Amino acid sequence: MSDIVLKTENLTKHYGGVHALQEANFELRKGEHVAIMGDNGAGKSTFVRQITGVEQRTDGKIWFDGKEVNFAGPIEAREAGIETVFQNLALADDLDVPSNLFLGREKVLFNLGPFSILDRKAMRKATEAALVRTAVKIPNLSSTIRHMSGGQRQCVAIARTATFASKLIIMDEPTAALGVQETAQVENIIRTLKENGEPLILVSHNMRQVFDLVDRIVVFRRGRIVANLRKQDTDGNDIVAYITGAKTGQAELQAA
Ligand SMILES: Nc1ncnc2c1ncn2[C@@H]1O[C@H](COP(=O)(O)OP(=O)(O)OP(=O)(O)O)[C@@H](O)[C@H]1O
Repeated sequence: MSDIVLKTENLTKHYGGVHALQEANFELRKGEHVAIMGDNGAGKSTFVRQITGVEQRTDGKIWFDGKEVNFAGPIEAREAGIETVFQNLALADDLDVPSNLFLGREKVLFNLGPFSILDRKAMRKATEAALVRTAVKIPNLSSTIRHMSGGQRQCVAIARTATFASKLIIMDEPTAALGVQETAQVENIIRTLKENGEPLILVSHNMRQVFDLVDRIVVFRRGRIVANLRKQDTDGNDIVAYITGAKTGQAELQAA
C-alpha cells in the first residue's frame, strides 16, 4: 500500500440521470506514468474532476498520499500536492512568466496594509530552477504570456506544476491544441518528469504519444474502466478495441 500515490474505490459520479462515472477502481504508484484513454464522453474528465476536488463525487472513496481524502475544492487538492494542467489554461495573459508561476502564491517581502511588496528576485530564481527541473526552455522570462505561442504557454503551465513540489501531476489533453514542435516540447517535459520520478496521469487521445510516454494505459468506456494494461502487454489495436467496445473488459463484464 505504501507505494500507492492515488487510489480510488468505486468512484461514481452521476449528473442527474447521466451516469458519467461508474464504480471506478484506479491505482497509481510512485514514479508511475499512467494514461487515461477513451472515446468522447467516456468519463475521463469527470474522473479527473472528482480526484482534483473540482466536483463532489456521488459515491466511492479516494486515497491520496496514504490518507483517505475528501477535497472540498480544487485549492484543497492543490494544497495536498495534486497539480493539474487543463486544456484551458489558467494563465494570466498580462503577467510575465515568474508572476504566472506564482499566481496566487506570490512570495511577499513586506505587507503594507492592503499592499504587499513582492520578492521578485526570489520568484525569478525559483522560476529558473523550475524551468531547469522540467527542461522547459523559455527564451525571455520577462515577456508576458500574451506574447507566447500555445506551446510556450503550455510549458509555463507545466513548469508551474513542478514548482511547488507536487506529489501528483495530472494533465488533461495537454497537447490537444498544439502543433508538432510544441507537442514535442511538452512530451520532452513529460519524459523529464518521469526521469525525476514524478508520478503522472495523462489524459490523451493520442495513441503514439501514450505508447511513447507512459507505463500503463487505463481505458474508460461509458463511465467505466474497461481495461488496465501495462504498455508491454498491449498494442494500439487492442486499446482501440477496448475504446470502441469491440473488446470488453473485466469491469464491464462484471456489470453486465
Ligand atoms: N456537468 C455535466 N452535466 C451533465 N452531464 C455531464 C456534465 N459533465 C459531463 N457530463 C456527461 O458525462 C459524460 C462523461 O463526460 P466527460 O466529459 O467526463 O467525458 P470525456 O471522456 O472527458 O470526453 P472528452 O474526451 O470529449 O473530453 C458525458 O456523457 C457528458 O455529456
